[in-house]
Amino acid sequence: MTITGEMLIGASAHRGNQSEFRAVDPATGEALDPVFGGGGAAEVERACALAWAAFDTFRETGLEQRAAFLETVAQNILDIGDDLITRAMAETGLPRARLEGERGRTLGQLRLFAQVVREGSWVEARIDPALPERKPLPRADIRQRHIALGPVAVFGASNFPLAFSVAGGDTASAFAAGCPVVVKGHGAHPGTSELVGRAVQAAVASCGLPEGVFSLLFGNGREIGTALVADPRIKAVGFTGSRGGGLALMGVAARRPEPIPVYAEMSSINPVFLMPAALASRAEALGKAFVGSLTMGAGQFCTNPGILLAVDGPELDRFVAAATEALGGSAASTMLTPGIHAAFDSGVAKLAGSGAVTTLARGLACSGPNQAQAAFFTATAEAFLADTELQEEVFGAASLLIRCPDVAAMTVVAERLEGQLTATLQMDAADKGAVAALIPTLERKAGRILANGWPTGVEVCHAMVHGGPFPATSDPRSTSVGTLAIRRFLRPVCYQDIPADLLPESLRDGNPQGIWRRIDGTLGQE
Ligand SMILES: NC(=O)C1=CN([C@@H]2O[C@H](COP(=O)(O)OP(=O)(O)OC[C@H]3O[C@@H](n4cnc5c(N)ncnc54)[C@H](O)[C@@H]3O)[C@@H](O)[C@H]2O)C=CC1
Ligand SMILES: O=C(O)CCC(=O)C(=O)O
Repeated sequence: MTITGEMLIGASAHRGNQSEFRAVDPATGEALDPVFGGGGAAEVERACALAWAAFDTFRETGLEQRAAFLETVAQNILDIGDDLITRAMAETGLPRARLEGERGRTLGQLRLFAQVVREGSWVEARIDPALPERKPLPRADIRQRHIALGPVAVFGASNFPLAFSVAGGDTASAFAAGCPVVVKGHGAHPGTSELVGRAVQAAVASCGLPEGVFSLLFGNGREIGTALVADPRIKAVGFTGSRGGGLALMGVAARRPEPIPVYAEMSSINPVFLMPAALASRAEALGKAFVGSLTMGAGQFCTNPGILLAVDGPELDRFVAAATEALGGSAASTMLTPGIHAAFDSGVAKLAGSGAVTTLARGLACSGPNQAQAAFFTATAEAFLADTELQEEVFGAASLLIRCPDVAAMTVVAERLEGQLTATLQMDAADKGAVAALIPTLERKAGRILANGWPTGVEVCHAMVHGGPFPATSDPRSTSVGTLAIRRFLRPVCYQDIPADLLPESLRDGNPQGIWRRIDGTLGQE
């Protein structure tokens, strides 16, 4: 498939004339062909008008048709073949195995949402039949279902060019809910975005859907992104990126005459609690495994273990020795963009320059452009509590170990942490009492609590929560990974005494769709 450098607006391809840019191979620093033409207000207007025109039809597509659409998107992406992987490798510096795995996750995500759509419980149909004889007042016939919120603006993430980008989780869950999507493609991987965008565009056409179900725009982030979020026809936003970017878009959404929800996944340092018995029994293994999680993908995961908490002492020294040795031998790796690399270097320099922080280890020296040397630091709990800047996310393979005087101090530090995507417990049976005391704090701080694993690598499933209190996300009530994500793009509508033949299919007597419904409080498939 040829990459043309065009945006995709509904069924057409369109070259923007507001700016020109090319992708950069971060491993070589070379600009890649072709030249992309970025758009502006006119393209936002056209994409949003088409999305709005498609909305009422798309949101009422049958469950089977919408599920088949999601599966067609997945198949079309797979059919691009190796061109997709080689282009993504060139644009991101990520290795083949990682990108092939990510493609599998992306296809699996789309297919899982197809199953969810077919199964239909997301409609959350409720029927409270009329009680005409009730005294002192009769009850009306009251029925409820969820409908799609409206066209959604999705901002592709730089660090997952497939799974969190054009046809990633936000797009899959919005489509599943029945929302048209306008994607603002990330400037770091425009070719990958165009390839995937064309796969989605072809699926829209072959599934007989209105063209405005999908558009892909490129251009100056601030201008086009702001115009998109401000457009009155956009009713929700999905974003993964920096705290600054997420906050800016939240501000735009809140200042609209009609404010809309922004689901932004921003910054998280993902605390790991090394509990005393676990450290005593397996400090060396933990040290090695920690470095594996920290350096995976050059540390460019929002689930990266950026802070460790442990009680100071000889067991912790054993952990530090093992981690220091493993990290000291870790190769420098290419980061996604020169900007992300520069941000990593300046974050590491800031930590290294802090009087309260000691550098424990750095990875092997860099041998090419945009490479990052992993970094491992330590500070005391007292110093950490005195300086809120020490908990700023350094996006990349950098982590700070907090030495606590006792287990109680670990809870005190945990209480001071900002909201997180994850909190990890390395624990043995003898740690259970201390962990039980920590869990209420962790439940308040994080979206996912895990034991004896590492936070990187999120499973796409029904029970997953990839979310958490601010600043991990802008809205702690939802998740961006897993099937619960569909809820973000739905809202309930109640139908009171509406004539039977005007009711939506999901609420009609006899349950023509065969979906799960709650009738007079009882869940069933009646
Ligand atoms: N939490 C996470 O999962 C991730 C965090 N990051 C953080 O973001 C930094 C920069 O990486 P990027 O991926 O480029 O993130 P970014 O937040 O700068 O950009 C993400 C997207 O939002 C748009 N955007 C950014 N600021 C905007 C604004 N003020 N108005 C309208 N649109 C705006 C950009 O054009 C881009 O499409 C990294 O160094 C890292 O700190 C990056 C990737 C993932
Ligand atoms: O760890 C993962 O698999 C997902 C991480 C993530 O969501 C991110 O880095 O944006």
